[in-house]
Amino acid sequence: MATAMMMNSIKMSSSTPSLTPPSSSSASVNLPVRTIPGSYGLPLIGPISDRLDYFWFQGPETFFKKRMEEHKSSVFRTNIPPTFPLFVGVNPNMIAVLDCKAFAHLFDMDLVEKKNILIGDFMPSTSFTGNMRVGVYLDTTEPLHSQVKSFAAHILKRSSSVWVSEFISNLDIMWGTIEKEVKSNGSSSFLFPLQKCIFRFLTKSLFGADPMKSSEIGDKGHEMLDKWLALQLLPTQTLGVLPQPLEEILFHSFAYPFLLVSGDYNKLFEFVKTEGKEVVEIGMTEYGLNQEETIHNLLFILGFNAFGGFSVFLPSLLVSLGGDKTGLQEKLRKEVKEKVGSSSLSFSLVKEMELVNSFVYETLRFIPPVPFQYARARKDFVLSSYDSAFQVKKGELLCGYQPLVMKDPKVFDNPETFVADRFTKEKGQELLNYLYWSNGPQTGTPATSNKQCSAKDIVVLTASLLVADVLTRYDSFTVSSGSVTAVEKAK
Ligand code: HEM
Repeated sequence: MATAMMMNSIKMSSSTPSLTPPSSSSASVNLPVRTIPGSYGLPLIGPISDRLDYFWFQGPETFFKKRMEEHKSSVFRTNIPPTFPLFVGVNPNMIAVLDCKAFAHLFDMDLVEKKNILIGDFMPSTSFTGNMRVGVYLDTTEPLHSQVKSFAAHILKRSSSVWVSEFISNLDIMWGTIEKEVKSNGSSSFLFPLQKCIFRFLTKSLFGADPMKSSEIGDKGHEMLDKWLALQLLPTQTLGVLPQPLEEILFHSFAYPFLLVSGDYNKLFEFVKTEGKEVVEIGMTEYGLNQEETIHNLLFILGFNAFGGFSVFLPSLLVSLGGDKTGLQEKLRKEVKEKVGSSSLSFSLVKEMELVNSFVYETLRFIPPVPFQYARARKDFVLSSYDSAFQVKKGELLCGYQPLVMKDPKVFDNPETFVADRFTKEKGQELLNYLYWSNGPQTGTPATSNKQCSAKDIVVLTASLLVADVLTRYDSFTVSSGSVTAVEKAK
C-alpha cells in the first residue's frame, strides 16, 4: 500500500522550499513555553488503549497523525508499546517529536542520553548479544562507546578497498538468479536473493571473512540474521501477517527467548572468530576490546546495523526505481551512462551523479529505513518547535517518528510527493541539513561524541552504486508488488 502510494506519486519537480533552519540550540528564545499537550491516561488503561490503537485500530502513521491533529501540536505526550501485561518494567510514557526542529534535539548529546534506548524503553535481552550491552546501546559518556565506534570506523575504512568489487560481484550472482526466475516464472521476488547478496558482500568487506568457506553460512547466513533480528524486534513491529487479535496476542504480548536462535548465533560467532580473525585481532589490540566484546559487537554491526539497514533500504530503492512510470528511470539512465562511459563503476563516478544521489536521498526521506529514534533527557531543558517551546524533565523519553518528521511542510515543499530531484542544485544541498535517516543530519559527521550512523556516507554511495548498476545492466527494469517482473538487458 505504502509502496503503491509512493510509486503513484513519483514525479520530477524543480520547486524547492524556503527554510527555517531547525537547530536545538536556536531553541526557546522568545517562544512561549507551553505545557506539553496529551496525557498518558489512567494507569494500565491508557497504555493498553494506546497500544491497541497503535498496532490494531490505527497503525503507527495514523496513530501519530491523529494525535498531532487532535493536539494541534507536533510535540505531545503519548504511550508507545510494548506495554502491559507482560512487559513489566517497560515504561511506555513518551514525548513524541514530529517536526524537524523538535527532532533535532535528539542529536544534541548535551541535552539527551542514548543509554539502552535503541528501540525505546524496551530493550531486547542482552542474551541476544553475548550477555553484554553492545555499542549501539551505549551512551556517549560511556568509554566503551568510543572504543566500539572507533573500531566501527576502522573496519569501514579498511573495507573500502574491496567494498565496491565485492558488492558488484555479489550483484552479478543476484541478477543471474533473478533473471532466470523471471524467464521461467514471469517474476522474481527479489528480497531473499538481495539479502543473500548483502550478507555475503558485507561479511567479506567488513570482516574479510569469506562466507563461502562454510556452505551453511554462505547459503543460510542471511536467514540466520533475519530470525535473530525478528525475535528482538517483534514486540515493537506492526507486521500484518496474522489477523487481529492473534497478532496482538502472539507477537506483541511477550518477548521471545534467545534460545530459539542461539544455535545459529553461535555458528555465526564461530565463523567470525575463525574467518574474521584479522579484524578480531584489530579490535583487541588497537581498541582495547576483549575477544568476546569484539565478536559480539562485530555481529551486531553486521546483523542489526548493516544487514538490517540495507535489507530495509535497498528494496525500497528497487521498488521505487522499477515501479516508475513517469520517465524517471530514463532520466537516471541517461545520467548514469553519460558519467560511466566505458569505465567501470566506482564510488568516485557515482559521486558525480547528481540526480542518482538525489533519488537516493529522496528515497531515504520518503521511507526512512529506521522509522524511530529515541533519546532520554539528560537534564531539564526547554525543547522548541516552530511556534512553541516545551519544558522537558530529566529522564523523560523523547520519541521521534521519522516518516512524519521527514514530511515536515515547513522544510520540505510538497512533502507527501516523491520528488526525485529534490536534493539537486544549491537548494537541494541545503536540504541535506534536514535529512535525518542516519540519526543526524546528512551534513553531519559521525563521531565518538555523537550517535550518528558510522556508515552515513557509504550507505548513500552503496545505494547510488546499486541504482547505477541496475541502469547500466538493463535498458528496462520493472518491479511490481515486490517482485521483478521484467528486465531487458542493455544493448
Ligand atoms: C541502510 C543501511 C543503514 C541504516 C539505515 C543505518 C541506520 C542507522 C541509525 C538510524 C543509527 C542510529 C541508531 C540510534 O542510536 O538511534 C545507526 C547507528 C549505527 N550504525 Fe548504521 N545504518 C546503516 C548501515 C550501517 C552500516 C553499513 C554500518 C557499518 C559499520 C553501520 C554502523 C552503525 C553503527 C556502529 C551505529 C552506532 C553509532 C553509535 O553508537 O554511535 N550502519 N545506523
